[in-house]
Amino acid sequence: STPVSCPPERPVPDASEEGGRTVMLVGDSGVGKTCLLVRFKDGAFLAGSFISTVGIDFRNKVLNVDAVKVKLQIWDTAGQERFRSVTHAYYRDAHALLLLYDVTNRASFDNIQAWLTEIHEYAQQDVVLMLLGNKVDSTQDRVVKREDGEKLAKEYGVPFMETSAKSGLNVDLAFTAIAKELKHRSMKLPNEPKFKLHDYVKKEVRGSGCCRS
Ligand SMILES: Nc1nc2c(ncn2[C@@H]2O[C@H](COP(=O)(O)OP(=O)(O)OP(=O)(O)O)[C@@H](O)[C@H]2O)c(=O)[nH]1
Ligand SMILES: [Mg+2]
Repeated sequence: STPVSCPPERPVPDASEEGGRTVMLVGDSGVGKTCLLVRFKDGAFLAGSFISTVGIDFRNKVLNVDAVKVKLQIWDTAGQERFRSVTHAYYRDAHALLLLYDVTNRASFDNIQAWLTEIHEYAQQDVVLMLLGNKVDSTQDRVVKREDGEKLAKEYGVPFMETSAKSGLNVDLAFTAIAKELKHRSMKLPNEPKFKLHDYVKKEVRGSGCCRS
């Protein structure tokens, strides 16, 4: 019998050639959106005085997700109210949104409800959404408990983790989880197991206690 030759390995499409995936950072002014992006992009913490973002800024980063290059175009929005109309225009182009609050600032957590309403109004229905409680390194100043964040995230069915742009805790994980989800959505390979974003985050997330910042 003639040997059955297996089909030639199909070259895995490179997601970055499709102009990449757009990820937007949103949340109150001062919660740490810019610092989180700088930590992710440059591995550094922007110490020193707080320079509030004006309008919107963006950075590109190519991630290697399971041997596939995923290009993320990350939009860093200004949290200040006065720029809100500027950022509204960008929501519909976002494939994923990272919604941040500051665990040392109760108001930024209480405003998450309003941010979710805005996201519902302006973003795509199937946008990937993740809730992040930032500045978890500031243990003394913490006013929002982790359970509060987990409860709210569960209510809205979104993955949640606490991060620190200062120590780097869970920063790479947040962006990697989003990149994995976006890659799976854009490249449904037939024999690829379904990627479950919630399970992945639950499995990989690090508690603030485990690694000293
Ligand atoms: N301790 C600690 N401080 C942080 C962290 N992330 C940000 N900060 C500080 O919080 C302040 C605000 O950070 P930004 O990243 O500029 O805040 P933002 O969300 O971009 O603010 P807008 O651009 O106005 O929307 C800065 O002074 C940072 O030093 C963190 O993870 N831990
Ligand atoms: Mg900023």
